[in-house]
Order: sequence, then C-alpha cells, then structure tokens
Amino acid sequence: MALERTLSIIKPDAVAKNVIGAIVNRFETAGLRIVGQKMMHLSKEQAEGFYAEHKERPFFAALVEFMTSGPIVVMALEGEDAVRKNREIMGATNPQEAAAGTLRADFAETIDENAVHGSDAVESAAREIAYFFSDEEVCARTR
Ligand SMILES: Nc1ncnc2c1ncn2[C@@H]1O[C@H](COP(=O)(O)OP(=O)(O)OP(=O)(O)O)[C@@H](O)[C@H]1O
Repeated sequence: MALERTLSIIKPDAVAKNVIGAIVNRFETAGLRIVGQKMMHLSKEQAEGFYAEHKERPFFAALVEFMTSGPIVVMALEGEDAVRKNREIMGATNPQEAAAGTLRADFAETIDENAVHGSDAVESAAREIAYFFSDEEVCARTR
C-alpha cells in the first residue's frame, strides 16, 4: 500500500468545542503521522480560494462565513493509504449519516458545521497541502 499525504482541517466548530487533542488522537491512534500543523484564522479570500470548486453551490457563502468564524487547525497527515484512512476516520459529510465512532458522529451535529475536512484524493491532497504549507513547513518523519 502506498505512503500518502493528506490535508486535514479541524474546523472552527471543533476548535470552539476544545476537542483538538481528541481529534488528533484519533489520527495518531490510526497510525497517521502529523508532518505539518498550524492554527490559522482564515480570511474571507483564503476560505473562498480553498473552497473555490464549490463557489456556484447554494451553501458557498454560508460555508465561507463558517470557515472564517474562528480559528482552525490545518494538518498534513502522512501514512499508508492516508487519504482513504482519514476520510474513514471522519465519517460521512452529514453527521446524521456518519457511522458510529467517527469524528463527525462524535463531534458534529449538522452538515454545515461538520468538525473536520479531509482531502478526497491524492491529487487534491497535494494541492490542498500546498495551499496552506510551504515546503519547509512540512517535515519528513525521520526517526
Ligand atoms: N448541502 C450542504 N449544506 C451545507 N453545507 C454543505 C452541504 N454540502 C456540503 N457542505 C459543506 O461544504 C463542505 C464541502 O463539501 P464536500 O461535498 O466537499 O464534502 P466533504 O468532502 O465531505 O467535506 P470536506 O470537503 O469538508 O472534507 C462540507 O464539509 C460541508 O461543510
């Protein structure tokens, strides 16, 4: 199985609930390693740029408003099959449909405030990691 990297975001609702550590623990327990991490408060332009593929969707303005409502934690995660594994740990986009024991089942209530983001493919992961991190900010785990 391939060693991959993926982007994870702990969204403003989960940061406000003070569950950063609980969420990080799920990733580490599943064997994913953090290779980049920072807290940011996105500007409107940064949030619009990140979610540009959704700009024609009816929920776009609300999504940007939510993502700029407070700080987030962005992480580059590395591991075997990291993209799929991260999405499995997150659960379905709509927390009402998320499997028991997933992050969205445990830490989110609604589809518009759903605790976490995870890249959906290796290609989008590379683009999304580069959106938030310079090369120097992503560190190889050498020991
Ligand atoms: N019908 C909707 N109503 C409100 N917000 C939505 C809706 N669909 C998606 N969103 C918001 O837009 C985000 C991006 O939607 P997308 O379809 O890419 O879901 P996802 O890939 O599961 O989530 P993410 O990209 O955040 O990991 C969702 O996480 C959610 O916050």
